[in-house]
Amino acid sequence: MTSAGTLSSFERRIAFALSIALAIIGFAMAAAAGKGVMAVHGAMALALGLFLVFRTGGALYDDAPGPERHDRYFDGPTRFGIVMTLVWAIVAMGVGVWVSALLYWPEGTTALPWTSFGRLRPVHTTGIIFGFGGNALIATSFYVLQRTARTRLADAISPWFVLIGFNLFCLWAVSGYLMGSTQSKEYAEAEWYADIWLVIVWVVYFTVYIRTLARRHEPHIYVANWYYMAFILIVAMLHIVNNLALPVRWNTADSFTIWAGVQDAMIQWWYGHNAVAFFLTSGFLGMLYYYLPVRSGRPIWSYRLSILSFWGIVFFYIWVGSHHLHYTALPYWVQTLGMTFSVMLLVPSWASAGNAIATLNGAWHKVRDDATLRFMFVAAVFYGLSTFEGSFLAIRPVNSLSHYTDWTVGHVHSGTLGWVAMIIFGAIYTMVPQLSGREAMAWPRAIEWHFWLAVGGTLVYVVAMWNAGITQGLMWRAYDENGALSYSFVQSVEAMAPYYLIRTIGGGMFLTGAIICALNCLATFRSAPYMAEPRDVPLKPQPAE
Ligand code: HEM
Ligand code: HEM
Ligand SMILES: [Cu+2]
Repeated sequence: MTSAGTLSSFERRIAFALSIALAIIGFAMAAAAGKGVMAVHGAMALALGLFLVFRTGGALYDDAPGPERHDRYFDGPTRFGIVMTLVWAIVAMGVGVWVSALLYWPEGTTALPWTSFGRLRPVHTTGIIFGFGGNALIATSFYVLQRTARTRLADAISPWFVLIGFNLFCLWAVSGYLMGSTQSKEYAEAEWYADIWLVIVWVVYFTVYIRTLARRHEPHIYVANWYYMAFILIVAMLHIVNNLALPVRWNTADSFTIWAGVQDAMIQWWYGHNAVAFFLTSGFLGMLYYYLPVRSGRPIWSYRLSILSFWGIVFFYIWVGSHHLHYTALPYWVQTLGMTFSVMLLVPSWASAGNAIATLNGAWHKVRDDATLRFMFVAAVFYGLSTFEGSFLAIRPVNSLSHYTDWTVGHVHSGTLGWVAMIIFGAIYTMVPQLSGREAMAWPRAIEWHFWLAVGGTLVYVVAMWNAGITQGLMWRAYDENGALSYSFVQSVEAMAPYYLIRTIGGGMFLTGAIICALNCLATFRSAPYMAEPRDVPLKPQPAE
């Protein structure tokens, strides 16, 4: 992936030294732990470190000076990030389809502990949010940053460090769950040393972003960068506070969180909800605000509104975590606060969705003809729908019906399939031909297929879960004339069977589309002319109106 030609001799030495350091850290972890999860993770880091030592070591004594390509964007890390996005998409969606099938067909669970639903479910959630979503965010952020700042990334090592380090974190996390280790915090199940590692990776990410911005040749900081920076900065804050923990011993994976009781619950959902806000929304809005105007060839409908909704989203989102804890020991006023801010949040959310859709005004013929642009259009529509649904679910009496039911799961996937995954695919189909020096993807017809499989799969999934959730909610609160519950819990579980089957079919369609996308990208990258120069559509930031 990395060609030594793009690194200066100083950078090659740094890369080599970092690879050795990783191998040593891995060895030390494995040796100190001796056995168990941490030893396996140490061995993984050691293997990766040694692999990188050989990759970077070969280039050390390569006398030919690397071409000084300062006239060109540095896209190697972005290409690698796109490949990792697609790899994680297939693995984590594959596991999603499998755990969905297990809910319909629990007999499919074998006696091997790692095949159980409880271990595989976080492999799906972590693999898909961080592996698929995270790689897409990092890869696109480097791409967008360079083009909107009209400058090259500040150095050549940091972006590689960020991507490789981040993928090591994801690998540590999911392999840990398979071995039965977890911190028991949703979306933050990884062990303490993996959390510390992620902090290091994230600090490097933030610094390379800021250093590159500081070198920009464009006076204005385009709005997409604001959204990406909010993502980087606030995720760091959330991650550190939620994961504060004391290891039981320095050489095992076990730890205790420092928070206790209801404070722990509040910190967890302050984190959990803002993982939705700043991991699954803010960065993806950055993506939307760059790729949608570029692809449609139209400036953002209202640049001013995009900035206003930025501040609205950042300010309102941070308060709403308590809507995950309605009717709990959390003080009533804190629940009410979360509910109120959730409803207010609809305003900036719809401002963003509406701004994106209004941008397409005058380009509807392109939306009709270009499946790539259609991905982005559908993403904006689902962003609007899922935020409307979210604000509605946050209202306490509504939540009394929806909480614990599959309605939540339906809401989650209308956001993640309809919004997050669609905008990622739109961005990928825009970038991959450009990065390959081609006019278009290798198989343009396949994009059309992917589009319909993705839209169809999302609708099937989400409608099945709405039905499932509302059925569950109503069955649990049905009483007979004597005031006794009309249904036992098991009856409500049995009633779910058809919906779980339908959801599995919808998920299968979505996964098939993702596999088609990966093959299409592979074919496009492969058919690229040797040392392709990226074809760039320069994006001029549009001043307000
Ligand atoms: C092939 C497509 C997918 C399938 C079949 C699928 C399936 C599932 C299943 C079966 C669950 C567990 C539900 C339960 O415990 O009752 C789940 C949970 C979850 N999935 Fe997916 N998923 C897919 C795609 C995605 C994507 C693309 C994302 C994010 C970008 C995502 C994020 C999540 C999250 C956050 C949860 C946890 C929801 C909660 O706790 O309420 N999924 N998924
Ligand atoms: C205005 C915006 C939004 C609001 C106010 C909101 C609100 C809510 C509410 C009230 C719940 C249910 C909590 C419960 O009963 O346990 C929820 C769950 C969830 N939402 Fe949203 N939502 C919004 C947007 C989104 C978007 C765009 C996504 C995905 C991209 C998303 C992903 C999730 C996830 C993953 C959960 C499940 C958390 C869990 O229990 O594991 N939300 N949201
Ligand atoms: Cu929430």
